[in-house]
Amino acid sequence: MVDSAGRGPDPAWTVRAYTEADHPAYTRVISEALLLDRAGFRRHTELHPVSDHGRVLVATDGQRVVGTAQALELELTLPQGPRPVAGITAVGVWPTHRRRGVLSALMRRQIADAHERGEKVAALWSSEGGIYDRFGYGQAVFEQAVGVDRRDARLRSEVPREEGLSTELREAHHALPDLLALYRKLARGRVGQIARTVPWFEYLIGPQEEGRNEPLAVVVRDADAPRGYALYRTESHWDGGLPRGKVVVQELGALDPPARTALYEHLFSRDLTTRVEFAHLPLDEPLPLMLEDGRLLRRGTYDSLWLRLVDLPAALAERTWAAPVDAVLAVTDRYAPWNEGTWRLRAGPEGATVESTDRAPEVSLDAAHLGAAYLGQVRLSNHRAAGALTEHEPGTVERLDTALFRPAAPYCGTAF
Ligand SMILES: CC(=O)SCCNC(=O)CCNC(=O)[C@H](O)C(C)(C)COP(=O)(O)OP(=O)(O)OC[C@H]1O[C@@H](n2cnc3c(N)ncnc32)[C@H](O)[C@@H]1OP(=O)(O)O
Repeated sequence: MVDSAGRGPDPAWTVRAYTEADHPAYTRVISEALLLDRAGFRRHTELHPVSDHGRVLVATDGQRVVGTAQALELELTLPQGPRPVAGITAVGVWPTHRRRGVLSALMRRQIADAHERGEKVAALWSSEGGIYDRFGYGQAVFEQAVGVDRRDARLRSEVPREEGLSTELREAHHALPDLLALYRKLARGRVGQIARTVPWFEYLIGPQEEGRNEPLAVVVRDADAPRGYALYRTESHWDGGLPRGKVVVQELGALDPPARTALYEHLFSRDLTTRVEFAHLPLDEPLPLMLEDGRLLRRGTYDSLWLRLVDLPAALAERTWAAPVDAVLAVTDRYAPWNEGTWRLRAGPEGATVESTDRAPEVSLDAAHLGAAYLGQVRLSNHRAAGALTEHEPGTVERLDTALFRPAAPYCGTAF
C-alpha cells in the first residue's frame, strides 16, 4: 500500500537502469533538480558521460522519469592506498515528486548494485548537509577556502627557499602534461584525492564563463622536473582609480616545502591585485605558519567528501591502522542490511580482521559514523559527544580513534 504522499512499503516508483530513450527526460530532471543551465548540463555530461547505462539509474512514476542517480567508477586514495570506489553524482528528483521516497528508492538500489559489483566504498559531494547520512554516508573530509589581503600575506624570512627553482607562468592548457604528472604524484600520496584523467583538467581549465579571464598555471620546477603548481585566474577591479584586482586560486599542490614557498611568492606578488583567494586547501595546509601573521587569513571550512562503507567488514579489514584495537561494534545500516549486526574488529599496524560475533557490543553505531571516521580526520568521539553513538564499554571509542588516526588531513579538492 502507498499512502497519499507516495510513502509506504510498496512505493509507486520503479527504479531501473537508464536507456538511450531516457536521455531527454534524464536531461530535464537533472537540469531542473540541480538548477543547471544548458552550458552547466553540457559541462556535467562531458565530464560524466553515460557510458555504462547500468551505472545510471532512473526512477519512474508510470512511464515518466522523475528521479536520477549516477555512479562513476573512480579511483580514490584511501588510507590503504588508491582503490576503486563508486563516485555518486547526478542525483536529482523532479520538483513536484520530492519528499515522496524517490531518492530513497534510488539509493537503496544504487547501494545494492555497488555491493553486487564488489565495490567496498562509495563517495560523493553533497549539495546539502541534511540529505545523505540517513543513507549511510558520513562527512569524512573537511577542507577550507582561504582569503587574504595581499598586503598582509608576508612570508616569514625563514620559510624554505631553494636557489635554482624556476617559476613558469602559462595559460593552463599549455601546462597540461606538467599538471597531470604533478597531480598524479600528489593524489596517490594524499588520502581523499581522486585520480584525474585529462577531461577532469579540461573541465577545470576549459572555456570559462563569459567575461572571465583565462585560467593560468604557474609551475615551479628544478632542472629535472616540475615540483609544484597552482591553477588560478585573475580578476580586474578598480576603486576610484586604485587597482583592487584579485587572484583566485583554484588549487595548489607542491611536492616539497621550497616548491610551496615559490608558488606562494608568485601568487602574492601579482601587480594590481590586493586580494588572494584560495577555493580549496587542505585543513593542514601550512600557509598560516608560513606567514608573519597567519591570523590575518580568513578561513572558511566546508565538507567535501562523504563516504559510505558499501561492504563494511571488507572495507574495515582492508584499511591500514595506526595502533592495535580489539573492539565489538553493533552496526545499524538501513540501506545496506548485509552490513548490519555485531562485528568484532581486530586491527593494528600488521592488518585487520572483521568477523561476525555474538559477543556483547562495546559500541553501538551507524554505518555512517564509520564512513565518516574511515579517512582518519573525523573522530568517533565527536559523534559520541553529539549523542549519535553509544559507548557501552568506556574507552572503546578512544581506542578506535587512536587506531583510525592518520597524520595528514585528507583532502579531495575535486567536486564531482
Ligand atoms: C551526489 C549528488 O548528486 S548531490 C545532489 C543532490 N540533488 C539535489 O540537491 C537536487 C535538488 N534536490 C532534489 O532533487 C531532492 O530534493 C533530493 C534528491 C535531495 C531528495 O529527493 P527526495 O525524493 O525528496 O528524497 P526522499 O523523499 O527519498 O527523502 C528521504 C528522506 O530524506 C529527507 N530529505 C530529502 N532531501 C532532503 C534535504 N535536502 N534536506 C534534508 N532532508 C532531506 C526527507 O525528508 C526524507 O526524510 P524521512 O525519511 O525522515 O521522511
